[in-house]
Amino acid sequence: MPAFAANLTMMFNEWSFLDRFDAAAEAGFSAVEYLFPYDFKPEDIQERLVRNGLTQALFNMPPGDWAAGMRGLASLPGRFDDVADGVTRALVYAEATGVKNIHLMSGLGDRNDQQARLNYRRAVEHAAERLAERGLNLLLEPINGRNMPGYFLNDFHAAAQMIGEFGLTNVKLQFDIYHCQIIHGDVTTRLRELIPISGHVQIASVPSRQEPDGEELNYPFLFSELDRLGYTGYVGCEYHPRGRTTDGLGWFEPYKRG
Ligand SMILES: O=C(O)C(=O)[C@H](O)CO
Ligand SMILES: [Mg+2]
Repeated sequence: MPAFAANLTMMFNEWSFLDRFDAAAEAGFSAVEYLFPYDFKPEDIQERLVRNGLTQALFNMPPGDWAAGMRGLASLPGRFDDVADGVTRALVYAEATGVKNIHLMSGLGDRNDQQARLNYRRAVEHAAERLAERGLNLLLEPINGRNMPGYFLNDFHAAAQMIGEFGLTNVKLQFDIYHCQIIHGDVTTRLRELIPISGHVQIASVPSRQEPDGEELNYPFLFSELDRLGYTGYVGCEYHPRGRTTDGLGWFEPYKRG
């Protein structure tokens, strides 16, 4: 049975950010993830994790100016020093939270542009080396172009090929099933191919990106498939609740912490 992490950027928005940790634990989650911790003090996040016996499953490196439309810096020209600073900042939060997986967003750009590919490779290699010193994984996530137009890493095959070329044991795929269904479809076959190189899985219904309890994908089947494939990482619930978060947790009943 998969272990689920509540995504506190999207779920439990009825509470302030720090109170979402308490609400997620109360709802039966044993782990949490979110996009960015950087507006909060590391020790305050640590206190919420400890108080609630929660595992921190994942967060992202600083993405640049999100409000201005930046979606990561790794493939961008002239931003290597900012990527390196972001790694330093993320590691402070890794120390406080005990997280084992950190996602490096690629940024917007053309994956066929040679210079962008070189920038990306340099950023990934730098981040991966520094995370490896602490026993952490660096995750790379393909994101669909409808939600994030112009995103550099917008294809699962390309991501898998790059991960193979980088040849770094702590660089892994972040397999967001929602994005995979939108980009490629044939999710089960892709899970069978790519779970061996995946460090984290995320879920949402398609197309609404709401609770994983209907629409295009049969999640109970996919959860069993993850078990059959021997996946032991977390499954991040990266969805927008239709209404109140707790009202939409019927799908989670069989999986919640007792
Ligand atoms: O959008 C997603 O699916 C993510 O997981 C990223 O972390 C941020 O956009
Ligand atoms: Mg995702």
